[in-house]
Amino acid sequence: PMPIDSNAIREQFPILSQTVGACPLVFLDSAASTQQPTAVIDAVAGYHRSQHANIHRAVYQLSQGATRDYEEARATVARFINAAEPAECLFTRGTTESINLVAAAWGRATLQPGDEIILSTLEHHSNIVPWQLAAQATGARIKVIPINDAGELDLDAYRRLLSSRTRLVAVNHVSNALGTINPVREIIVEAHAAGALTLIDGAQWVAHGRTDVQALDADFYAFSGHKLFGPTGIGVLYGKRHLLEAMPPYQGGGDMIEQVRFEGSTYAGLPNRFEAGTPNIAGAVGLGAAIRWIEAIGLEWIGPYEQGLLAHASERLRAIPGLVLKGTAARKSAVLSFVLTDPPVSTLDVGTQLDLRGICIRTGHHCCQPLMERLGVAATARASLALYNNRDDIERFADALSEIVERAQTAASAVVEPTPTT
Ligand SMILES: Cc1ncc(COP(=O)(O)O)c(CN[C@@H](CS)C(=O)O)c1O
Repeated sequence: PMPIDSNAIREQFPILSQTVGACPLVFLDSAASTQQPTAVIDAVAGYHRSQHANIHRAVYQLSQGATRDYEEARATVARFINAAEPAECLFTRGTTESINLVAAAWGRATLQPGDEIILSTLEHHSNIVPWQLAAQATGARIKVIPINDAGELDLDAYRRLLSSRTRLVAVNHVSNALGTINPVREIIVEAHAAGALTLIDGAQWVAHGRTDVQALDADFYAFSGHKLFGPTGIGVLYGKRHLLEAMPPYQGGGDMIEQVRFEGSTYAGLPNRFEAGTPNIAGAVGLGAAIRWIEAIGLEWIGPYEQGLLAHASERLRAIPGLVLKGTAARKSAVLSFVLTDPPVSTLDVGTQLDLRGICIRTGHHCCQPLMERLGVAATARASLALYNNRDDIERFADALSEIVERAQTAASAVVEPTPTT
């Protein structure tokens, strides 16, 4: 693999060459969803064009071929995250469904009153609400790891939260709102020492650094295809075989059974037990193509390239008066969350003004309302970078922000103080 040639890469993303009005598109919202390269678009189109049939069910060659495509995608996923075997990689709709599957199938079958689940303040709602639902259904309790003002987990507090009642520790690998990269290996080791299992929400990591679930010794690991340059509607739940085999089915239906009788049914083994109904075959094919595309570039180059862009963007934004960066962890992915405070400009206005210049960022709570509350803000503006961004994107973004601030300062100074009435 070679260092990132972002121009050669950008040419593989047709969507990036469009203009918004007269402005070239500057896409800085990859944490919400990444764009897809032609390799993925063509793989999915090719599947629809000449390979589609339902899988696992027919003897005819077209169906056998589609089944092979689907299972080859699973094997590609297993290799990408270094799972012990493809059957430990379940296809889901995305990170949200992956986490809900564990909360429903493992959580509701295992958790007892008084058991404890440890989450963190950084979590996305999809790694909070499923656990609240499981806790309500079982009498388990949720504990929360606090963060410092930089947006880093307080590991001493985490160690104090661990106890013999801890059944699961569920945290994200990277914060989508702040970019904080969490020490998940250390978190897992300490959870196991306390006798707890671990689920890692890897949605914001898998496209930015190597994932090795066996080296991490994660019990469950979840991610989405559409944050990995793949299609929406396809994601992965990795789980250790012995844990998945001990879990009851998540959904009932075709393919997840061995034998169905009205007197009772028996269920299929892994992975089919957790893949009821016709799956998103094209999505899996697209995810497999996305992983092969990333591997051809070399994940080991992507992180350093993005870190270079992050350093330049951070330097530019820090020079903008009144801009306050939120999330200043020592280890961060290429995410810049900020607010404009002096003069105040709402994040909605920032997003709207940037859109008028063709620049796409996300504004709001980023499905992390507890984190926003902890930070003392209702929302942030967030720019998130990927390997198809370049320095020109950063310059355009920072110049536009400076312009927005200058205009707000002019407007603020133009406000006429009411003359005091005598
Ligand atoms: C850490 C983390 N965990 C779970 C999810 C949910 O992924 P789904 O593919 O929607 O199921 C996301 C998706 N975060 C998007 C949409 S809110 C963002 O703009 O940050 C995430 O970042």
